[in-house]
Amino acid sequence: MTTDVPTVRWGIVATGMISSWFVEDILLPEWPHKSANHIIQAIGSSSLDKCKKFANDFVTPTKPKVQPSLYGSYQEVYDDKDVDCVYIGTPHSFHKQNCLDAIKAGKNVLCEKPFTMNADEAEEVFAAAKEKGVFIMEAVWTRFFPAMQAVQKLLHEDQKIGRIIRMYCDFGLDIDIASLPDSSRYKDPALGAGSLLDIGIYSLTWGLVTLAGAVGDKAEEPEVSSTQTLSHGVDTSSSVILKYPSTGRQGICTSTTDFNRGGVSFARIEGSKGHIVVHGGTAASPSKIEFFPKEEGAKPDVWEFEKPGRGFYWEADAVAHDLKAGKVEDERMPWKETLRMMEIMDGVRKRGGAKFPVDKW
Ligand SMILES: NC(=O)C1=CN([C@@H]2O[C@H](COP(=O)(O)OP(=O)(O)OC[C@H]3O[C@@H](n4cnc5c(N)ncnc54)[C@H](OP(=O)(O)O)[C@@H]3O)[C@@H](O)[C@H]2O)C=CC1
Ligand SMILES: O=C1OC[C@@H](O)[C@H](O)[C@H]1O
Repeated sequence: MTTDVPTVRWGIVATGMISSWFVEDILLPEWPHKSANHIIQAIGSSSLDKCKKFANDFVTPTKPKVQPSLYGSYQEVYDDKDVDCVYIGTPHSFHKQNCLDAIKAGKNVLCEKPFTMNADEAEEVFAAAKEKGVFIMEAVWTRFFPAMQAVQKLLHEDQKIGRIIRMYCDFGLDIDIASLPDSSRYKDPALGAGSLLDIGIYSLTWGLVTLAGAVGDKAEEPEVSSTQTLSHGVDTSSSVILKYPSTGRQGICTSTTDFNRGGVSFARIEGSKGHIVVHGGTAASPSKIEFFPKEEGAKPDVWEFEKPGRGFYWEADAVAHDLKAGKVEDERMPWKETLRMMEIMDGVRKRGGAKFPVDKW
């Protein structure tokens, strides 16, 4: 890598699971197509002790040139003049306020998915970012995987499967919610618990990118129908049907916290000339693509994609390039795409569905 690549000095907000995954990844020395440098400049937590432990566990072992500033609050991260971009890794229901606070301090922001609890909150955050002129993006890391880019190219540029007809995608996790403390973000509706916002968002992401062929303002709005299964006010399964009026393309995007098929194919996209199957540990992290031509006996084309760690560095690299270019939104994950997703999920949650007997957990 040449020396004129961009460098981002990150301020990490919250020290939970996702923050550790993000930090571990962006501190790796190398990854395929690495195009930026990343420094953990500051870490903020509800507790200074948690913050120190996080730094000891995930930053110190990498022997960084810069030692991060450690704070027992999030506000100190927002106020740190050496931080270029704040990464927000709190539960969903805090995203709106965390984003607004970071923006108020003039900070660029990468905020975990789902961006907010609903589209109204997302609008509020984007309006604040627009007024302040700062960059902000929902951290839908899957959109930045080389395998995702390859699927988009095969479908929409190379037209490998011909006329796109339909797709399905599933994300299943087997979570024993009953055994979790009431304060868990998988259990507490106030923290945004539910399969749709947590993992259904990935299935829907595949639906949008494979069926629409464009993102943001350039993408057509799908018609949406859906149902959910709820227990204790938390959706444990969600099924969403997308239909694109101008082409008749259809997608079925499902998610559940009740069943996990394991690391198998999670998506199939069918067309007039064949179909594509996408594989990965989950629908969040695609690692292999197969193209099956329609002709009987024809051999499939197979593409495999390497990644050290988990794959969070590609979204981080994209942010680095956006900041260097002075952009306020990313072209692969523009604000309109987040709003479209939030509006679709608002509709699904409003429609709801069947209730489990309350004694399910
Ligand atoms: N992109 C991806 O693959 C993934 C994304 N996510 C997203 O990241 C977000 C956080 O998820 P995850 O890391 O699993 O969550 P965790 O519960 O592991 O961590 C959340 C952290 O947020 C802070 N926090 C502040 N207030 C609260 C509160 N009332 N209850 C709990 N935590 C609080 C805490 O950090 P502290 O005490 O240090 O302030 C806590 O450690 C979610 O929005 C989720 O959707 C999650 C997993 C994977
Ligand atoms: O985004 C996510 O991907 C991985 C899952 O384990 C997690 O629940 C979810 O938040």
